[in-house]
Amino acid sequence: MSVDRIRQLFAESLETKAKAGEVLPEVIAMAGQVMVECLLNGGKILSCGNGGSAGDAQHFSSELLNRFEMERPALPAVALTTDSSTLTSIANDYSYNEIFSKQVRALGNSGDVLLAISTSGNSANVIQAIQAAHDRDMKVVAMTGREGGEMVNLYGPQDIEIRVPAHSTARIQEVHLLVIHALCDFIDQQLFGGA
Ligand SMILES: O=C(CO)[C@@H](O)[C@H](O)[C@H](O)[C@H](O)COP(=O)(O)O
Ligand SMILES: [Zn+2]
Repeated sequence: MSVDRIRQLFAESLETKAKAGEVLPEVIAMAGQVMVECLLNGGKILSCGNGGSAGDAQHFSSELLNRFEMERPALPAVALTTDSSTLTSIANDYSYNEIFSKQVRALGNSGDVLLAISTSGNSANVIQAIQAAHDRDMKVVAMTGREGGEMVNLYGPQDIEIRVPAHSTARIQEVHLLVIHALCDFIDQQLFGGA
């Protein structure tokens, strides 16, 4: 890979973040408020996604359970992407499409929030997780990209979609990580008055 190509990747990532920074702050604040209200009411946040988005799901949950940038109590969050025995047995006995939804049905309660991450908006296991979350009277915060995919057809009136204005999975994910940190900062500011 040439140095020029690497410079081009940085330029594209910068451009994507600039475009997202023009259109996403308001919807990120709305999503943050949904999460804050969930946590204030004793709820928890479940997170899921595939591949790089599984990493994002775990990144988010770890920063709630441990901490983001300030000293504060642990906050309840669970990434549904980590328990290989659960994931492999559900995929093996039922379907890969059910690896998240079966966990949502077991762990999710009314008032909890599902953070559903899919750059295409078309991953079947994330779609089924959203449906399971609605069955459990949970709200959904979705992080997507492109045109939002099939997930666009699932959202209820209380759900929030944070859609990155890009088509490259990698560029979308680079903004998703910034969104995750913005959500963590919003939660800390609202619940603990910031640093
Ligand atoms: O991280 C990357 C690409 O940058 C890949 O691992 C990517 O996450 C995988 O192809 C996922 O299966 C894509 O799923 P989704 O984002 O469309 O739901
Ligand atoms: Zn990636």
